[in-house]
Amino acid sequence: MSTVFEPTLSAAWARLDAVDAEVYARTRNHLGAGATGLGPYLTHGLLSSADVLASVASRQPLQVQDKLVFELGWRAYYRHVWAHRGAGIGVSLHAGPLPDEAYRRALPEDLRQGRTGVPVVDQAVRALYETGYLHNHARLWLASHVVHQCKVHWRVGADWLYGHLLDGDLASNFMSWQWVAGTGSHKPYVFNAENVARFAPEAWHSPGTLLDTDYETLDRRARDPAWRAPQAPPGVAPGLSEPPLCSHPPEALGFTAPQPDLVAGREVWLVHPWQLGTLPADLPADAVVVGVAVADFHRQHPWSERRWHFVGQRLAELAALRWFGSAAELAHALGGARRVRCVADPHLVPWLPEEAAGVEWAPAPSVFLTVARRCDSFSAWWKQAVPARGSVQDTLLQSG
Ligand SMILES: Cc1cc2nc3c(=O)[nH]c(=O)nc-3n(C[C@H](O)[C@H](O)[C@H](O)COP(=O)(O)OP(=O)(O)OC[C@H]3O[C@@H](n4cnc5c(N)ncnc54)[C@H](O)[C@@H]3O)c2cc1C
Repeated sequence: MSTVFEPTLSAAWARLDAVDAEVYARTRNHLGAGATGLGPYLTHGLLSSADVLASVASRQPLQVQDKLVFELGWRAYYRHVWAHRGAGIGVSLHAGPLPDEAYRRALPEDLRQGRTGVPVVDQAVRALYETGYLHNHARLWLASHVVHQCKVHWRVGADWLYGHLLDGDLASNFMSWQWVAGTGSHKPYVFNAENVARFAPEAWHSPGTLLDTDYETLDRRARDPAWRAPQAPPGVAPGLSEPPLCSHPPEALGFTAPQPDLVAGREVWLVHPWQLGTLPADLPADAVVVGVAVADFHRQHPWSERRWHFVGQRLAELAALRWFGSAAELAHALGGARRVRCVADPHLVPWLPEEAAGVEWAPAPSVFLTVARRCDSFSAWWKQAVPARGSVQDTLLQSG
């Protein structure tokens, strides 16, 4: 799978055309094999889950219990939890193996620079910085190492990973870290060198390191507040330079401050970083399309330049006007428009509430049924979100 992600619809669809659900189910856990690489396109709305399922189902039989459907279900489930818990997903859902205070609030420098001497960790950090993409298994290993071996709080790791990923999604990211940490699951997720050797290429193998041990030892370490992976001393191995995380878009992307005059009395269609698909077919000819990014959000959740470029390039294709401003500035500018419409996304909605900005939110497309009551387990949610067993065409794509 290529780890170069072009921010175009044609690149998104080319990747989707290559997905084989049967191969995916067999090889998904292996690095360099079955993963689809659709993450950046799904996160930024160039593709929807419905696009993925409809495309795959048009080429091969696809059942609701197939692995690919299930994984898209996890994405939707985490968003369900976010919808119910709001900012609560950013703090530990329940106690983990150790109290929150037992964990450090900064990543060790050797890890940040990919020079721990543990190949699986250093390779993961390198891949993250060089591509903005990590395979799910690599994310699990890296997160587990950060939390249980380095004793760094999961939220610190989550914020760092989120910033560097092209597909950083607050729900999937925070909830996955909590699952690894044991604050959103019943036990800490640990892994050993043997597991890496099974699923990763040779350069990642880590024999003779602190991971070359049995699961009982790893679990004991995760529960021991005194255990910390020894840090590599500075200067021993050359380190990677971490790409900077930016709370505002690079100048070259052409964002300006919000300009109320340009939308006063007009109908506006907002596009934003999480909805970079096509514009609605029924958009009135005189509607103004405005791309927006909210400064308040990015102060809390900065992005790598790579991600800004991924988003900014596609946004420029969709909208001649692109605004970067505080939620208050955006609300003020949009307040003078005749009508403002937009597709909803939980990364954006809290910053531009309807009463302040007058935005009419259209629901984002979903193939899973909306589950009104909060489910604290994926299986409870799945039972309600998936209407029936059978082929995807007869169930999810009918009812979505
Ligand atoms: C610590 C950690 C952090 C993560 N952070 C994010 C994140 O910020 N954004 C994000 O989208 N996913 C995140 N994931 C979930 C998962 O790793 C990625 O969705 C997946 O690796 C993206 O690559 P892909 O498209 O090649 O995946 P594929 O395996 O090809 O899966 C196809 C799609 O299914 C969905 N999916 C697959 N696995 C999961 C999963 N475990 N949880 C939720 N959705 C899934 C994604 O939308 C993905 O694009 C994280 C997982 C871990 C362990």
